[in-house]
Amino acid sequence: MINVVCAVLMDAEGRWLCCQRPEGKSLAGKWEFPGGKIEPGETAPEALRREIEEELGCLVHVQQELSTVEHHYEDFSIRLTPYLCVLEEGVPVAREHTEIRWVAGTHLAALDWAAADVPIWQEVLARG
Ligand SMILES: Nc1nc2c([nH]c(=O)n2[C@H]2C[C@H](O)[C@@H](COP(=O)(O)OP(=O)(O)OP(=O)(O)O)O2)c(=O)[nH]1
Repeated sequence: MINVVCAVLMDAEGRWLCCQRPEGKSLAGKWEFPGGKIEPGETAPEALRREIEEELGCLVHVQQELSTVEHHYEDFSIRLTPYLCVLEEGVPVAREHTEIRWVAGTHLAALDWAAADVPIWQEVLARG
């Protein structure tokens, strides 16, 4: 089981930041919420701030924890904990993703998501 954290970020227009995984990595081409694995000695929020700075070149405040998802892919299992975040400094740029996109809630379902992320955007939509 790998422990992964991800950021749920909204812009001023109420759209959500969605990121497409690059070729050559697991789940290539799938959409995800940005984040990554928690390293030894890090808290979950510390890991998330670090990953967002590395991947997107900006700083976030990590706010509310949402529901953790456990998902079993064919070749690995993941425990994925999402956090609502707000931008603190800078704007996200795609340093490691194929594409990043701000997506209205009504269009989230149309993306080809990593399976573990589906309950996350569903919870985000249900919260209204
Ligand atoms: N960052 C992130 N990873 C996710 C999400 N959903 C999901 O299934 N994953 C998977 C993809 C990766 O296998 C793993 C996180 O790995 P990572 O993003 O830290 O690192 P990575 O791409 O370098 O990992 P890898 O392909 O080498 O396994 O969790 C998500 O929303 N965000």
